[in-house]
Amino acid sequence: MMILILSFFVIIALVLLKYKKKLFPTTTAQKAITIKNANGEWKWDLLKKTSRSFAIVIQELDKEIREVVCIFYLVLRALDTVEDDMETIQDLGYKIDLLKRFHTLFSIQNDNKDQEFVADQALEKYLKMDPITVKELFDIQKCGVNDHERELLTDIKYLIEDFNKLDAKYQQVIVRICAEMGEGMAETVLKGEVNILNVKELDKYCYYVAGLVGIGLSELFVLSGLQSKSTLETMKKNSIAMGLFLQKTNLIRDIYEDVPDNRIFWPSEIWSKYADSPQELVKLSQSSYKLHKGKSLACLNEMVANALQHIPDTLSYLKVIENSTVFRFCAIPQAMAIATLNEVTNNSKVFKQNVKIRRDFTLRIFHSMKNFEKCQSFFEKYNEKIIRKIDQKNVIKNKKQNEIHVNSPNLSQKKIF
Ligand SMILES: CC(C)=CCC/C(C)=C/CC/C(C)=C/COP(=O)(O)OP(=O)(O)O
Repeated sequence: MMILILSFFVIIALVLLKYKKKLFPTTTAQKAITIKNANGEWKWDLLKKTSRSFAIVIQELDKEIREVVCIFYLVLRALDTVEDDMETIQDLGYKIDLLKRFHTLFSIQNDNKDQEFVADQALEKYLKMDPITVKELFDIQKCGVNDHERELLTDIKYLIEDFNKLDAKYQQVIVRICAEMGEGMAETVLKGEVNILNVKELDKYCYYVAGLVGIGLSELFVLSGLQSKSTLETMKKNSIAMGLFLQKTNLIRDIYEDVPDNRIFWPSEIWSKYADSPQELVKLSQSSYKLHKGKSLACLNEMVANALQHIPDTLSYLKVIENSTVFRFCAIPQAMAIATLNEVTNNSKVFKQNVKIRRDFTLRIFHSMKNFEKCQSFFEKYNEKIIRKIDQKNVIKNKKQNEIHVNSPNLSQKKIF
């Protein structure tokens, strides 16, 4: 009799386990989650909302890697939002901790755990040191990030869910790069206000926030089988230049908003040749005195020349890409960067507004980046244009009225074209 009763309970338990989801349907809140992220649509929506430069090229990628790269982009974008937020997270110690532990939101899955449950747990663990939740944290109106970036953080649960569905080989790369980047960002935050001293420090910062992205992407391309394994080491080496070129272009272009925010990415090693402070540099750029304006322009041109140094390695990277969708994904942002550099060179507007390339020009770039040869001749053309502009202005007077020679980038050292 006892055995019969026991068997009855065991059978009931097994049936309950099997039909758990049907018998106990999801709560309204859980249903809302499922609807909002039906078929993983949320990430594509967020990608379009948060990225001007990468949304199209990611969607155009081969289907083997499209989702992976989209999730990789959003994970790093979310981390970047934690770093960028100047007002909500004012406690430096808390911010450093959040940056360093951000990768723990994404853990490598080797089993079939309930995705929602895992996402919930990860979030709880991530926030354990403070009672306020990410939602409360980023719902505060006066937050230093825009609405879409805030949405990315408040709804990060969907990203965790989608990340959990990825193949473990991809998850490992994403988590490792995210962890390294978080450490690097924490190091910058640790120093308080961003204040880059020299070019070496600038390169180090750019390595953390962009060079690492290139390394991770190269690994993903190889893991997906779209790129041969034999090229991995060269790809990884040159991918750092790819990231640095993009990042430096952005930092040059964004001087108008970074200086008022006290985020000084232009190294003092460079600006101190032309002004006593970055703020003075901005003032000089608005001056009607040719000599004063000239100093700010010479400084800007020196920053551009510094970025151009990465072109040889960038082209070496692009040359060995084997898949056409990967090629376009990599080449289009680089082509947009050199076109932006051409726009900003010797242009004093950079110090007061966002200098962008025109929409029709962006479209032309999208259509023309079909293969390496086309990309190479585009780079050749714009590299020459920029050098010509810099060369015309390469002798200026510094603040002590001595002559300063702004060196044109010595591109002949390495044969690029
Ligand atoms: C190998 C390889 C492909 C290397 C490149 C690595 C890479 C994509 C680095 C990201 C650098 C960067 C400046 C991103 C933000 O650009 P943004 O502000 O212009 O973009 P957004 O419009 O998405 O904000």
